[in-house]
Amino acid sequence: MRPKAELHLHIEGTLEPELVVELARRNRVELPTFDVEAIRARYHFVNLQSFLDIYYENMAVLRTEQDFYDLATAYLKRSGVQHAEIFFDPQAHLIRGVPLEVVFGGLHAALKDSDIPAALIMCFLRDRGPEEAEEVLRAALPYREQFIGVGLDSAEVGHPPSLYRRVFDIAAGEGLHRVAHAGEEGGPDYVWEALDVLRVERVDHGIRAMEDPSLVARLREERIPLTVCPLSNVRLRAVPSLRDHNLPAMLDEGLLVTVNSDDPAYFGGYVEDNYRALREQLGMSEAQLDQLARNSFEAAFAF
Ligand code: HPA
Ligand SMILES: [Zn+2]
Repeated sequence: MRPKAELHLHIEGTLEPELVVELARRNRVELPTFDVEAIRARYHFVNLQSFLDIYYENMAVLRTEQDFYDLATAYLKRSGVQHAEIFFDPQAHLIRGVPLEVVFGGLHAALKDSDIPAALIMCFLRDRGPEEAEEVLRAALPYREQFIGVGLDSAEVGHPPSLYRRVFDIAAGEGLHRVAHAGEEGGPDYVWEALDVLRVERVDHGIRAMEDPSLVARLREERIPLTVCPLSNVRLRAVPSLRDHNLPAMLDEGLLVTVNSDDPAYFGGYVEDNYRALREQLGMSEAQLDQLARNSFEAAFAF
Protein backbone atom coordinates (compact mmCIF):
# COMPACT_ATOMS: atom_id res chain seq x y z
CA MET A 1 0.00 0.00 0.00
CA ARG A 2 1.39 3.40 -1.00
CA PRO A 3 1.62 6.04 1.74
CA LYS A 4 -1.13 8.64 1.54
CA ALA A 5 -2.89 11.41 3.41
CA GLU A 6 -6.64 11.77 3.88
CA LEU A 7 -7.81 15.37 3.47
CA HIS A 8 -11.57 15.03 3.06
CA LEU A 9 -13.10 12.95 5.80
CA HIS A 10 -16.09 13.82 7.99
CA ILE A 11 -15.55 12.12 11.33
CA GLU A 12 -19.32 11.74 11.76
CA GLY A 13 -19.30 9.92 8.41
CA THR A 14 -17.12 7.20 9.90
CA LEU A 15 -19.91 6.13 12.26
CA GLU A 16 -20.31 2.49 11.24
CA PRO A 17 -23.66 0.78 11.94
CA GLU A 18 -21.97 -1.45 14.56
CA LEU A 19 -20.92 1.66 16.50
CA VAL A 20 -24.38 3.24 16.06
CA VAL A 21 -25.86 0.22 17.85
CA GLU A 22 -23.15 0.08 20.53
CA LEU A 23 -23.49 3.78 21.38
CA ALA A 24 -27.30 3.65 21.28
CA ARG A 25 -27.23 0.85 23.88
CA ARG A 26 -24.63 2.65 25.99
CA ASN A 27 -26.57 5.94 25.96
CA ARG A 28 -30.07 4.44 25.96
CA VAL A 29 -30.98 6.13 22.70
CA GLU A 30 -34.02 4.67 20.90
CA LEU A 31 -33.35 3.55 17.32
CA PRO A 32 -35.87 2.45 14.65
CA THR A 33 -33.87 -0.81 14.58
CA PHE A 34 -30.92 -2.27 16.48
CA ASP A 35 -30.12 -4.61 13.61
CA VAL A 36 -26.81 -3.64 11.99
CA GLU A 37 -27.73 -5.03 8.59
CA ALA A 38 -31.11 -3.29 8.66
CA ILE A 39 -29.34 0.01 9.38
CA ARG A 40 -26.91 -0.58 6.53
CA ALA A 41 -29.75 -1.56 4.19
CA ARG A 42 -31.09 2.01 4.41
CA TYR A 43 -27.94 3.44 2.82
CA HIS A 44 -29.31 3.96 -0.67
CA PHE A 45 -29.04 7.57 -1.70
CA VAL A 46 -30.34 9.50 -4.67
CA ASN A 47 -28.55 12.78 -3.96
CA LEU A 48 -26.64 14.66 -1.25
CA GLN A 49 -29.75 15.54 0.78
CA SER A 50 -31.01 11.96 1.00
CA PHE A 51 -27.64 11.02 2.52
CA LEU A 52 -27.53 14.01 4.87
CA ASP A 53 -30.95 13.06 6.33
CA ILE A 54 -29.62 9.70 7.55
CA TYR A 55 -26.18 11.09 8.44
CA TYR A 56 -27.72 13.64 10.84
CA GLU A 57 -30.26 11.14 12.20
CA ASN A 58 -27.56 8.62 13.17
CA MET A 59 -25.61 11.28 15.08
CA ALA A 60 -28.26 11.10 17.84
CA VAL A 61 -26.16 8.32 19.43
CA LEU A 62 -23.12 10.61 19.91
CA ARG A 63 -23.58 12.11 23.35
CA THR A 64 -20.48 11.99 25.53
CA GLU A 65 -16.80 12.82 25.27
CA GLN A 66 -16.13 9.08 25.30
CA ASP A 67 -18.40 8.62 22.26
CA PHE A 68 -16.44 11.17 20.23
CA TYR A 69 -13.18 9.65 21.45
CA ASP A 70 -14.30 6.16 20.41
CA LEU A 71 -15.55 7.38 17.02
CA ALA A 72 -12.27 9.11 16.11
CA THR A 73 -10.11 6.32 17.54
CA ALA A 74 -11.95 3.70 15.49
CA TYR A 75 -11.44 5.76 12.34
CA LEU A 76 -7.74 6.41 12.96
CA LYS A 77 -7.14 2.70 13.55
CA ARG A 78 -8.71 1.62 10.29
CA SER A 79 -8.02 4.64 8.07
CA GLY A 80 -5.05 3.10 6.27
CA VAL A 81 -3.44 6.53 5.88
CA GLN A 82 -0.26 8.12 7.22
CA HIS A 83 -1.77 11.54 7.86
CA ALA A 84 -5.35 12.79 8.31
CA GLU A 85 -7.00 16.21 8.31
CA ILE A 86 -10.43 15.54 9.74
CA PHE A 87 -13.69 17.50 9.40
CA PHE A 88 -16.22 17.72 12.16
CA ASP A 89 -19.66 19.39 12.32
CA PRO A 90 -20.07 21.06 15.74
CA GLN A 91 -23.48 22.56 14.88
CA ALA A 92 -24.93 19.10 14.28
CA HIS A 93 -24.12 18.37 17.94
CA LEU A 94 -24.85 21.77 19.50
CA ILE A 95 -28.41 21.70 18.17
CA ARG A 96 -28.91 18.35 19.93
CA GLY A 97 -27.69 19.82 23.20
CA VAL A 98 -24.16 18.38 23.08
CA PRO A 99 -21.77 21.14 24.20
CA LEU A 100 -18.69 22.16 22.24
CA GLU A 101 -16.41 21.10 25.08
CA VAL A 102 -17.67 17.51 24.80
CA VAL A 103 -17.02 17.43 21.04
CA PHE A 104 -13.55 19.01 21.25
CA GLY A 105 -12.68 17.03 24.37
CA GLY A 106 -13.35 13.65 22.79
CA LEU A 107 -11.93 14.35 19.33
CA HIS A 108 -8.82 16.13 20.52
CA ALA A 109 -7.96 13.39 23.02
CA ALA A 110 -8.37 10.72 20.33
CA LEU A 111 -6.04 12.57 17.97
CA LYS A 112 -3.49 13.05 20.74
CA ASP A 113 -3.50 9.33 21.56
CA SER A 114 -3.30 8.23 17.91
CA ASP A 115 -0.21 6.82 16.21
CA ILE A 116 -1.16 8.68 13.02
CA PRO A 117 -0.55 12.44 12.85
CA ALA A 118 -3.95 14.07 12.49
CA ALA A 119 -5.56 17.50 12.77
CA LEU A 120 -9.10 18.88 12.96
CA ILE A 121 -10.94 21.20 10.57
CA MET A 122 -14.18 22.66 11.91
CA CYS A 123 -16.97 22.83 9.33
CA PHE A 124 -19.96 25.17 9.21
CA LEU A 125 -23.29 23.72 8.11
CA ARG A 126 -24.10 26.00 5.17
CA ASP A 127 -27.83 25.26 5.35
CA ARG A 128 -27.99 26.81 8.84
CA GLY A 129 -26.89 30.28 7.76
CA PRO A 130 -23.94 32.62 8.28
CA GLU A 131 -25.02 34.09 11.65
CA GLU A 132 -24.93 30.72 13.37
CA ALA A 133 -21.60 29.93 11.71
CA GLU A 134 -20.13 33.09 13.20
CA GLU A 135 -21.52 32.24 16.64
CA VAL A 136 -19.94 28.80 16.47
CA LEU A 137 -16.58 30.16 15.38
CA ARG A 138 -16.53 32.62 18.28
CA ALA A 139 -17.57 29.89 20.71
CA ALA A 140 -14.74 27.70 19.35
CA LEU A 141 -12.00 30.30 19.75
CA PRO A 142 -11.14 29.14 23.30
CA TYR A 143 -10.24 25.83 21.57
CA ARG A 144 -8.23 27.59 18.84
CA GLU A 145 -5.16 25.41 19.41
CA GLN A 146 -7.20 22.26 18.83
CA PHE A 147 -8.10 22.88 15.18
CA ILE A 148 -6.16 24.05 12.15
CA GLY A 149 -8.86 25.37 9.88
CA VAL A 150 -12.49 25.89 8.95
CA GLY A 151 -14.61 24.36 6.20
CA LEU A 152 -18.10 24.60 4.74
CA ASP A 153 -20.30 21.54 4.22
CA SER A 154 -23.87 20.17 4.17
CA ALA A 155 -26.50 20.98 1.49
CA GLU A 156 -24.69 22.92 -1.22
CA VAL A 157 -27.18 24.17 -3.80
CA GLY A 158 -28.99 27.34 -2.66
CA HIS A 159 -26.31 28.06 -0.05
CA PRO A 160 -23.51 29.74 -2.02
CA PRO A 161 -20.09 30.36 -0.50
CA SER A 162 -20.41 34.16 -0.75
CA LEU A 163 -22.88 34.15 2.18
CA TYR A 164 -20.00 33.06 4.40
CA ARG A 165 -17.55 35.87 3.59
CA ARG A 166 -17.54 37.38 7.07
CA VAL A 167 -17.01 34.22 9.05
CA PHE A 168 -14.20 33.13 6.72
CA ASP A 169 -12.60 36.58 7.10
CA ILE A 170 -12.68 36.16 10.87
CA ALA A 171 -11.17 32.69 10.53
CA ALA A 172 -8.39 34.05 8.30
CA GLY A 173 -7.69 36.72 10.91
CA GLU A 174 -7.22 33.95 13.47
CA GLY A 175 -4.65 32.28 11.23
CA LEU A 176 -6.95 29.38 10.41
CA HIS A 177 -6.75 27.47 7.14
CA ARG A 178 -9.80 27.69 4.90
CA VAL A 179 -11.50 25.05 2.75
CA ALA A 180 -15.04 24.67 1.38
CA HIS A 181 -17.17 22.04 -0.32
CA ALA A 182 -17.89 23.46 -3.76
CA GLY A 183 -18.67 21.96 -7.15
CA GLU A 184 -20.04 18.68 -5.76
CA GLU A 185 -23.68 19.39 -6.69
CA GLY A 186 -23.23 23.13 -7.23
CA GLY A 187 -21.78 24.51 -10.44
CA PRO A 188 -18.41 26.13 -11.24
CA ASP A 189 -19.75 29.49 -9.95
CA TYR A 190 -19.67 28.03 -6.42
CA VAL A 191 -15.99 27.14 -6.88
CA TRP A 192 -15.19 30.64 -8.12
CA GLU A 193 -16.91 32.13 -5.06
CA ALA A 194 -15.07 29.81 -2.70
CA LEU A 195 -11.77 30.99 -4.19
CA ASP A 196 -12.53 34.69 -4.62
CA VAL A 197 -14.79 35.41 -1.65
CA LEU A 198 -13.77 32.85 0.98
CA ARG A 199 -10.11 32.70 -0.10
CA VAL A 200 -10.05 28.93 0.33
CA GLU A 201 -6.72 27.14 0.05
CA ARG A 202 -8.31 23.83 -1.01
CA VAL A 203 -11.58 22.95 -2.70
CA ASP A 204 -13.52 19.95 -1.40
CA HIS A 205 -14.92 17.87 -4.29
CA GLY A 206 -14.70 20.51 -7.05
CA ILE A 207 -15.51 17.99 -9.76
CA ARG A 208 -17.86 20.40 -11.56
CA ALA A 209 -14.98 22.88 -11.94
CA MET A 210 -14.17 20.87 -15.05
CA GLU A 211 -17.16 22.47 -16.78
CA ASP A 212 -15.33 25.82 -16.91
CA PRO A 213 -11.97 25.91 -18.74
CA SER A 214 -10.96 29.29 -17.27
CA LEU A 215 -11.58 27.90 -13.77
CA VAL A 216 -9.50 24.83 -14.58
CA ALA A 217 -6.68 27.14 -15.69
CA ARG A 218 -6.92 29.11 -12.43
CA LEU A 219 -6.83 25.96 -10.29
CA ARG A 220 -3.85 24.62 -12.26
CA GLU A 221 -1.86 27.86 -12.21
CA GLU A 222 -2.36 28.45 -8.48
CA ARG A 223 -1.92 24.76 -7.65
CA ILE A 224 -5.10 24.73 -5.62
CA PRO A 225 -5.77 21.21 -4.38
CA LEU A 226 -9.09 19.48 -5.00
CA THR A 227 -10.11 16.77 -2.54
CA VAL A 228 -12.06 14.38 -4.74
CA CYS A 229 -14.10 11.49 -3.28
CA PRO A 230 -14.86 9.00 -6.05
CA LEU A 231 -17.01 6.44 -4.18
CA SER A 232 -18.98 9.26 -2.58
CA ASN A 233 -19.64 10.83 -5.99
CA VAL A 234 -21.04 7.55 -7.28
CA ARG A 235 -23.19 6.85 -4.20
CA LEU A 236 -24.63 10.38 -4.17
CA ARG A 237 -25.10 10.27 -7.94
CA ALA A 238 -22.88 13.26 -8.64
CA VAL A 239 -21.56 10.98 -11.41
CA PRO A 240 -23.52 8.14 -13.08
CA SER A 241 -20.80 5.53 -12.46
CA LEU A 242 -17.12 5.34 -11.61
CA ARG A 243 -16.32 4.76 -15.28
CA ASP A 244 -17.78 8.21 -16.00
CA HIS A 245 -15.71 9.95 -13.32
CA ASN A 246 -13.61 12.87 -14.55
CA LEU A 247 -10.74 12.21 -12.14
CA PRO A 248 -8.38 10.98 -14.93
CA ALA A 249 -9.27 14.08 -16.96
CA MET A 250 -8.52 16.27 -13.93
CA LEU A 251 -5.08 14.65 -13.63
CA ASP A 252 -4.51 15.12 -17.36
CA GLU A 253 -5.31 18.82 -16.92
CA GLY A 254 -2.46 19.02 -14.43
CA LEU A 255 -4.72 19.69 -11.44
CA LEU A 256 -3.54 18.93 -7.92
CA VAL A 257 -6.22 16.30 -7.26
CA THR A 258 -6.31 13.93 -4.29
CA VAL A 259 -8.44 10.87 -3.47
CA ASN A 260 -10.41 10.78 -0.23
CA SER A 261 -13.23 8.86 1.40
CA ASP A 262 -15.67 11.62 2.58
CA ASP A 263 -18.04 9.46 4.68
CA PRO A 264 -16.63 5.93 4.48
CA ALA A 265 -19.24 4.28 6.72
CA TYR A 266 -21.91 5.34 4.23
CA PHE A 267 -20.22 5.23 0.83
CA GLY A 268 -18.68 1.77 0.73
CA GLY A 269 -15.09 2.29 1.65
CA TYR A 270 -12.06 3.96 3.16
CA VAL A 271 -9.27 5.63 1.16
CA GLU A 272 -7.63 2.39 0.02
CA ASP A 273 -11.03 1.13 -1.20
CA ASN A 274 -11.29 4.27 -3.33
CA TYR A 275 -7.85 3.62 -4.83
CA ARG A 276 -8.76 0.00 -5.51
CA ALA A 277 -12.00 1.00 -7.25
CA LEU A 278 -10.09 3.50 -9.40
CA ARG A 279 -7.69 0.75 -10.45
CA GLU A 280 -10.28 -1.98 -10.98
CA GLN A 281 -13.28 -0.10 -12.31
CA LEU A 282 -11.73 2.93 -13.96
CA GLY A 283 -8.51 1.26 -15.12
CA MET A 284 -6.26 3.94 -13.65
CA SER A 285 -2.56 3.07 -13.89
CA GLU A 286 -0.15 2.56 -10.99
CA ALA A 287 1.66 5.73 -12.13
CA GLN A 288 -1.57 7.72 -11.91
CA LEU A 289 -2.33 6.29 -8.47
CA ASP A 290 1.21 7.13 -7.34
CA GLN A 291 0.68 10.69 -8.51
CA LEU A 292 -2.58 10.95 -6.55
CA ALA A 293 -0.88 9.66 -3.41
CA ARG A 294 2.02 12.14 -3.78
CA ASN A 295 -0.49 14.93 -4.34
CA SER A 296 -2.15 14.16 -1.01
CA PHE A 297 1.02 15.14 0.87
CA GLU A 298 1.59 18.25 -1.22
CA ALA A 299 -2.02 19.29 -0.56
CA ALA A 300 -1.87 18.68 3.21
CA PHE A 301 -1.73 21.67 5.59
CA ALA A 302 -0.17 20.06 8.59
CA PHE A 303 2.21 17.52 7.08
O1 HPA B 1 -20.14 15.05 0.78
C1 HPA B 1 -20.63 15.90 1.56
N1 HPA B 1 -21.06 17.06 1.07
C2 HPA B 1 -21.58 18.00 1.85
N2 HPA B 1 -21.73 17.85 3.16
C3 HPA B 1 -21.32 16.72 3.72
N3 HPA B 1 -21.34 16.35 5.01
C4 HPA B 1 -20.81 15.12 5.06
N4 HPA B 1 -20.48 14.72 3.83
C5 HPA B 1 -20.77 15.71 2.96
ZN1 LIG C 1 -17.51 15.99 2.25
